[in-house]
Amino acid sequence: MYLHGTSRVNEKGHLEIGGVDTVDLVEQYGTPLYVYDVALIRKRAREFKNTFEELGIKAQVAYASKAFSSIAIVQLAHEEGLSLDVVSGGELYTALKAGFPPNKIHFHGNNKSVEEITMALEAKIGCIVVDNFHEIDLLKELTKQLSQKVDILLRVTPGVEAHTHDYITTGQEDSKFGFDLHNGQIENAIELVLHDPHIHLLGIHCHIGSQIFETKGFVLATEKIFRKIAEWKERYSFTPNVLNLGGGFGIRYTKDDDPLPMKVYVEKMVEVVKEHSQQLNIDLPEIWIEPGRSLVGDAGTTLYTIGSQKNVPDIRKYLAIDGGMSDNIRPALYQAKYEAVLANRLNDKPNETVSIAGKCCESGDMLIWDLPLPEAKTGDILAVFCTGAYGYSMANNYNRICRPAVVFVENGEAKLVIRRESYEDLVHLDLPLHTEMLASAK
Ligand SMILES: Cc1ncc(COP(=O)(O)O)c(C=O)c1O
Ligand SMILES: N[C@@H](CCCC[NH3+])C(=O)O
Repeated sequence: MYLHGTSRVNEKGHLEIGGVDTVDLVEQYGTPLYVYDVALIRKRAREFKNTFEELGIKAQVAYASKAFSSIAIVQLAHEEGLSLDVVSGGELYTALKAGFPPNKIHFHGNNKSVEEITMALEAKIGCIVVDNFHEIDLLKELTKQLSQKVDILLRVTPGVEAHTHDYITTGQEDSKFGFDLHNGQIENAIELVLHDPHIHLLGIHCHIGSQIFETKGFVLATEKIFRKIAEWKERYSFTPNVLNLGGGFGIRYTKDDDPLPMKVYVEKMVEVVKEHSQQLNIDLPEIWIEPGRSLVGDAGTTLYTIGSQKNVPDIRKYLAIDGGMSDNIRPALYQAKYEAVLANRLNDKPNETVSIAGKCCESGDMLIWDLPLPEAKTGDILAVFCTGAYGYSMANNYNRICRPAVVFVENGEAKLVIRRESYEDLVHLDLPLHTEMLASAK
């Protein structure tokens, strides 16, 4: 059993996180329940920030809030001195509502709408990461209309294949994101913005993918960008003040994952950027990164209650939980793997292999295949580890299942930060066809 962060087995043989017994959490808040180990998020944030500081590098570490966006996590990111990456009006709204300083917000997205860009400009956010020519047109028009200046980064796709699942690589040439680095697109984009009175080209952005376990891809992408910077220096007298190398640092989900310490990515990035800046004799750009998964992924645990069981003799035993692809779609979408334990019986040794089924009406709603567990009973609590990134944030209401509650735990205290969705919440957007037929269902 791999216990990490503040997780431990307590004297009752229960899983404890942040000094709080998960069995007590289930009693108080029910299941499915997302539990975040706040101390672990702080630790991860500090690892990134301190590494840059120790190396004496001007940097921004922006939490990619797509991994898990809520008012509480945004406030925690602020407490830890992080910047924030948002990717939609909704994430921006959440950040502003949470009181996050607008000047530390970076706005991403490959199809930002007029409303979203206007919202960002009006809030005076720190920087817009411009993805495409349509966005440049919109930005020129809107900044002029509002007589406002804005800092931007231009996002490039460097033609680097990150070794990860196809759906989560973004840096390769055939990608919907960013300006191609090699076919003239990025130069066209630079020419369009460089002398615009309202747009200030702060630098270049690049994100090669997610759940990456090597530094190679980052190094390659950075080298390719610097080859271009050499050209841009001659051609436009432009060199970036900021180089944003994105997120994507891999974490351990199961024993098959062997991630590098986060420090190693940062050190390698700094080394390569320093080396190339010196070669070109240019000022060292500020290095920005935007980790999502590596800040919150392993800090999240989902607690479920085991319900029905089905034995297919000589083939498989299914244990069904009270959630599934509605609260964690990653196994269905990416064949993502997780480890799990019985949170109320941690001292019992696994003596059978079971498969964990969700409750959605889909055969593909399987959370974990072939999991070693002690023989489980209805009512036992299953704790699935490392669900903190892209779990709750991709939760949905398929089959009209209510989204779980989320609690933060730290120093023996639990705080509810997202309440459980209710049936009333589920219908609150619905408008009836026949008002007179409406029942007063509870
Ligand atoms: C542009 C951008 N930045 C940052 C991230 C965060 O990635 P991760 O959660 O893998 O660190 C993503 C997601 O892949 C992204 O698309
Ligand atoms: N949602 C993906 C990562 C996408 C990253 C966003 N660009 C995952 O769960 O792994």
